[in-house]
Amino acid sequence: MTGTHAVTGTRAAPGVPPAPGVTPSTALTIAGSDSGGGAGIQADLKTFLACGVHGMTALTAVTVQDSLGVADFLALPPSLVAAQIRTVAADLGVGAAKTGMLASAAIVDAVIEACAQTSIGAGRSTPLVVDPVAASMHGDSLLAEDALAAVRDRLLPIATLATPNLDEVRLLTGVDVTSRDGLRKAAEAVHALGPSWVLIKAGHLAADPECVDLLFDGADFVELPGPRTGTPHTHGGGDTLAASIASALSRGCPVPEAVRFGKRYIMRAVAGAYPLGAGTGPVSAFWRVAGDPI
Ligand SMILES: Nc1ncnc2c1ncn2[C@@H]1O[C@H](COP(=O)(O)OP(=O)(O)O)[C@@H](O)[C@H]1O
Ligand SMILES: Cc1ncc(COP(=O)(O)O)c(N)n1
Repeated sequence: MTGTHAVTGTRAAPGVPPAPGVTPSTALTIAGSDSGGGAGIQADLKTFLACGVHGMTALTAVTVQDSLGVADFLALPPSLVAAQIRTVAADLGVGAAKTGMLASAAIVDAVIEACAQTSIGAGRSTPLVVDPVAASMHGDSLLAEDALAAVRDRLLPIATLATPNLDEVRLLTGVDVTSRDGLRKAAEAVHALGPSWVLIKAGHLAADPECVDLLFDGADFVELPGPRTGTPHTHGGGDTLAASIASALSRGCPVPEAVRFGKRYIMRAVAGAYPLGAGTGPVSAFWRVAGDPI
């Protein structure tokens, strides 16, 4: 079951908003809600808007979350998650999809089945970015222990692109990266789990003055360098990166071009990050908002 309406996004210039009255391309986030608005579906929707894409959501869980961490969460029934995916795919069409917090193994499997039914995933009509979110940046679990195996063994093989951070690399593969030199081994180990492309995020290498993320397709490595901004406020950074990449994919960009676009987007978002609350503030989407007075 795929959308009855053609995906209308243009091939060129990811990030440019659609002209008034022009239907933008569409992107779907399959993720949890962050009540603090910094990560999860809230970050994804802000990013989709800033990237000129119509954002849609399949909500997986509701978290009780602020700048200090996740106090609680409730996962939605897997059938409801799958129904959201099928419903928007059938009527609105999905140009690209991304996953974030999936909470439970049953939700992971429901997402995999719904993606198969809606032609989402590697080798199908709609590219899928899998951000294998396991925990919040404060270490609170967002994925049940038995769900990690479902992500590793069943979800990653249908990913067009997987975007693990270094903690997720260790959980998924056992590879422990402590410096830039270890990124290639990490990329090879994650690629061996089945995604078509892997982007290893280097944000956690705090001693490195640069954040050199690494893209790998099983044959070639592409380094994506960027200056490290001296800020602790990077809440929602991984979601924002994956959502900006999905935005570019929804507009027809090939993976390397979409990832380069996403890197440019996240560098600006981190540079504009702001303190909010007593803990960790969010990366910013405001840098993309036009300043015209209303
Ligand atoms: N201090 C920083 N300055 C610039 N870019 C950063 C910084 N921290 C993270 N990034 C970038 O943000 C993205 C998310 O990185 P990372 O923090 O590793 O993942 P996650 O948010 O999933 O834990 C990556 O592109 C990374 O290079
Ligand atoms: C609902 C939800 N999804 C994802 C994250 C990860 O984001 P971060 O690593 O910045 O805490 C989160 N904290 N909450």
